[in-house]
Amino acid sequence: MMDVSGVGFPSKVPWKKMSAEELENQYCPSRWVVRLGAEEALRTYSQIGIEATTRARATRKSLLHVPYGDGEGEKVDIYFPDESSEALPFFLFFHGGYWQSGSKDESAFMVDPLTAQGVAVVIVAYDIAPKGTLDHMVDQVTRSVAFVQKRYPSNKGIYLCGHSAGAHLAAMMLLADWTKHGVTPNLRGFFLVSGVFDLEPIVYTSQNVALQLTLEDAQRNSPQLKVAQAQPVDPTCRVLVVVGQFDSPEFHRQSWEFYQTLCQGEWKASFEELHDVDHFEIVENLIQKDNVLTQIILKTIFQ
Ligand SMILES: Nc1ccccc1C(=O)C[C@H](N)C(=O)O
Repeated sequence: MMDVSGVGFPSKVPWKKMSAEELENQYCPSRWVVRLGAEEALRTYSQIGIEATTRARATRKSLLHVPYGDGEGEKVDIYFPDESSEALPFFLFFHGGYWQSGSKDESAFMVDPLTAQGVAVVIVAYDIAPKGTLDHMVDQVTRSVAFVQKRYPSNKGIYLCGHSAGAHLAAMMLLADWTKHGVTPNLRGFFLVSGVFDLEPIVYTSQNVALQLTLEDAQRNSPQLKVAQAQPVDPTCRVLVVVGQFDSPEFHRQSWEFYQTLCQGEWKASFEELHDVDHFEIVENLIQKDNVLTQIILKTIFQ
């Protein structure tokens, strides 16, 4: 990963020196799973997500398939703690799957441990590719956040969490212009889990067959290129960038460079590499209350 053509400094854009095959590999998270084969890792992830969702719907008070817009795919599931107050912290989750797979109906991982501690959890659906373009998904996610603020104006903070492609969508909310949505959401924290923040390399991988991103689309939708100039609405809002030990070197670089860029701006950022987890376990483990990331989330919300 070192740029040996120069004077030995690591290259700023190591992926540009990679073969097509290596780039493809770096951006295929399931190939970096050590505990299971790639296909089994994807299957397990989806199975745990479906089980957690079935359990959440059976055991928690919920509002399912609530529209946040007119589009067929513009729905959220809201899961509540036992207390009947609406003055709760709200935790919104944007699922991953390279903007072309996954759904809210298999992504309610963290509902049980968070609602048990008094946090309302909102699992957000958006139109994945090829139905949705990236610009459209960003707009949908923006409207889902505005919707929660409008519906629950007495909330005790809105926390955005995204995984993988969902972390990208959450990070784009650092740049959102809320004026055209008629509301400024009470954003108190971001949890960006194993995300992609510079989309340019994606253009050169097989992920782009469904996405059809041009270089301009990728740049316009890269928070890495824009976040240093953006102003936090609330300078005390926390931004946590998290990556798994077994995520690929490119995923590590994406998270680390995004964190560093946040620090150059006025963001209250922190960075964590979570020990002994891969791209999928990092979220699967959110079903447990004593998991490290669950505890970090709860501490951030209740500090
Ligand atoms: N299903 C996912 C859910 C969440 C995050 C990534 C994926 C992926 O499938 C990524 C890629 N297709 C992979 O094989 O690693």
